[in-house]
Amino acid sequence: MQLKNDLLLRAARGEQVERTPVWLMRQAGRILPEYRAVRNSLSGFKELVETPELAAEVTIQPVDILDVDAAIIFSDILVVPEAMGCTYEMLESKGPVFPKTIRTEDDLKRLRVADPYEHLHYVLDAIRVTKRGLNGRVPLIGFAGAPWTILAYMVEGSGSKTFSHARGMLYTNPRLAHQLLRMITDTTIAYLQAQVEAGANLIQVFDSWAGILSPAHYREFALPYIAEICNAIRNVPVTVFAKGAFFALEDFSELNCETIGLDWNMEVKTARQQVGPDKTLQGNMDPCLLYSSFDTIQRETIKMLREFGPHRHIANLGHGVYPDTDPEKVKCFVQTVKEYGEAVKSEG
Ligand SMILES: Cc1c2[nH]c(c1CCC(=O)O)Cc1[nH]c(c(CCC(=O)O)c1C)Cc1[nH]c(c(CCC(=O)O)c1C)Cc1[nH]c(c(C)c1CCC(=O)O)C2
Repeated sequence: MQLKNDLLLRAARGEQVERTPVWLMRQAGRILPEYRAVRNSLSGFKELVETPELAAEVTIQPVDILDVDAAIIFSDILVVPEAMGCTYEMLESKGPVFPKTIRTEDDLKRLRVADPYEHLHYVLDAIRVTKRGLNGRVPLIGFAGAPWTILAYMVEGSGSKTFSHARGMLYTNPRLAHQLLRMITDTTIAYLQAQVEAGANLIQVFDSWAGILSPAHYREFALPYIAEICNAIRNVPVTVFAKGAFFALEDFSELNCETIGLDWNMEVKTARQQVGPDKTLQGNMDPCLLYSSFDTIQRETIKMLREFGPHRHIANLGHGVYPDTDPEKVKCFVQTVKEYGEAVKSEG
């Protein structure tokens, strides 16, 4: 189906756009009372993720309410370890927890390379239902975690400040780490290809824990697997968002992807120099800006748009929107991007 608004896809491919497209990482979620209403009627987070009609409903909410230029399928990066045989629980107070971690060769034997059509069909169904509901209004973003970030959760067993067990494995048993990364990568490639087949218009790979690795370890344990994923996705643009990986920007310029996500620790000008002219940049406002006044949000957002310039930019935050953000402030960010584009057009 022809999309009515394909700004995101054109900006990703480096084509001319009337204005900069805008969406927010984690836009579907706790910032919206409408999300909390659906979520609170259920037994938990996983029920929402695993029920396609409800996942589709909360995926579309930000398009209706926040007026963003893209939807991102409501799911989690942790469905991949679960499909491989490593189940997670989402605890209200603590975030994700894996009752059984992967730390030895024997642990690894319990895992499989998952078949998305068998083990992740609920995400594919959610994509199909969402596409029908969106009816071509905006593109739908599919996603997965990058292999290193998924390994980090499987080995550590929960979130962590240091991920010392996961990082430790890279020194104590690099062979096991590579075996696990291999299985995650094979699962992820099949999963993302299935998302595209189900209707995802763009794929984003989240390497949320990139920034805790040394550059040498990032080049050995993270980049080659991301490169494989990029090479395996055909027909839709790919975005790589590696939080804290400013040291790898030059490496990213060689990836077979259209867009690089930036967090707010990166200077836009330097990032552009290092990534070169042939990639779109996405980001990179500090999510905390949205705690400030409407005036400050407008001023800082315009400053960001000027720094990136009108071409090859997708406006976003530098990480997911924080759950205690006022949705009116998010709307202000979105509208400022849109109105700035209109103003520049009428001047030009
Ligand atoms: C690291 C990571 C996870 N999940 C994700 C990442 C990568 C992005 C990032 O770096 O933030 C990705 C993710 N998780 C979720 C989405 C939905 C789509 C969207 O972005 O709008 C996406 C894209 C829903 C979610 N995933 C989670 C929630 C909150 C739980 C709830 O609503 O009950 C949502 C809406 C839970 C989750 N899921 C994860 C954690 C650490 C937590 C707990 C912390 C938290 O609560 O935010 C793992």
